[in-house]
Amino acid sequence: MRIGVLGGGAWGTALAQVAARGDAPVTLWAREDDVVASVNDAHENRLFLPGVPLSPSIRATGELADLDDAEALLVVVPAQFLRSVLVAAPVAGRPLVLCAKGIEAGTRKLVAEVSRELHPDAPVAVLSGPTFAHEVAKGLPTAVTLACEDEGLREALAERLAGPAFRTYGSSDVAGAEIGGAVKNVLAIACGVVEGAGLGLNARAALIARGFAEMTRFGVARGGRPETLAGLSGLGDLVLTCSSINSRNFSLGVGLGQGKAAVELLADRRTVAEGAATAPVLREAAQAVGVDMPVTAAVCALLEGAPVEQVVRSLLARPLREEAH
Ligand SMILES: NC(=O)C1=CN([C@@H]2O[C@H](COP(=O)(O)OP(=O)(O)OC[C@H]3O[C@@H](n4cnc5c(N)ncnc54)[C@H](O)[C@@H]3O)[C@@H](O)[C@H]2O)C=CC1
Ligand SMILES: O=C(CO)COP(=O)(O)O
Repeated sequence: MRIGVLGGGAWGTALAQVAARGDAPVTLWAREDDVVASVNDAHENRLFLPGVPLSPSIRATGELADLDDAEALLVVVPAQFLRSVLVAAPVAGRPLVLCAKGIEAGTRKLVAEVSRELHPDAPVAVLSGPTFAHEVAKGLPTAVTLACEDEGLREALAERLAGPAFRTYGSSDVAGAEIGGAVKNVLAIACGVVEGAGLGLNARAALIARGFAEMTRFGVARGGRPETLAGLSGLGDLVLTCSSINSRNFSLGVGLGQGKAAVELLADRRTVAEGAATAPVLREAAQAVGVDMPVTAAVCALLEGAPVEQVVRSLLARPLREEAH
């Protein structure tokens, strides 16, 4: 199956590398001319994934039309730009493997919902899990959830993308797989705040567990299955990003925890911290389905400029409740 990749950031580049195993030809569409030149000339993405040698069978392009011969497209543009890129891309009923982790502002749509709206004839899959791009691109062991309702396509994609150090676990739960990835980015910001403000490891463990509870409540309300949320794309990714400064979302949280302003931290940032855009949309989406998400609300307050001490105090002062709720 010939693979095309939409999006030449760190993750799109790492996935192009996965798909190019055995020198399989892969076309990588990137928005930046510098990325196209550096991938084609130096076999490296110096802008977004510096220092990792890439397979020469990856050909980068700035022309969406060059993806026309792909049999499946990996869609790896950040969630807030997904719509504009998918409108312009030559999809023509080809399977779309959605790899961004976020919820669209304004519409509150999950990435698969945006994709189905724009291209109702293109089958949808979601690839998600604990996957720092630089580790995947270097061939370090990684496992992901590959969710697709069509069993035949799911197996074909899982086989095509799997490799000796890249395990793909199939699932039919598309909504569950994408919700885990979108929500964990917001929770990773919260864990970064705990680190930046020096609140300790007990607080971080509590946030991971209570954050997972709210991820599950929201995920189930939006049609996901609890076992998917407890798997690689939910809990697995939550644990990864809540425990490493390599996470852009976690590192944004560290800055907030140190008392820096979100606008300052987000200005001049070339790389994406999806959780900052997702947090307010997630708060609205949770309200719309009547789900309580206190950690998400706290992250929104911090992004809006509320002082850390005040946000932590109000989080801890909420009425006591049963853990199972
Ligand atoms: N980097 C990672 O380790 C992983 C990232 N992801 C997800 O993959 C998605 C892409 O992230 P990365 O590749 O890390 O991005 P990145 O931070 O490496 O690069 C930024 C990307 O945003 C694109 N971009 C910026 N402005 C744009 C615009 N106006 N229109 C279209 N594209 C624009 C850039 O072209 C570039 O591809 C995100 O949803 C992220 O959550 C998922 C798993 C791992
Ligand atoms: O999604 C990721 C790892 O699975 C990457 O996390 P960050 O976007 O926070 O760096």
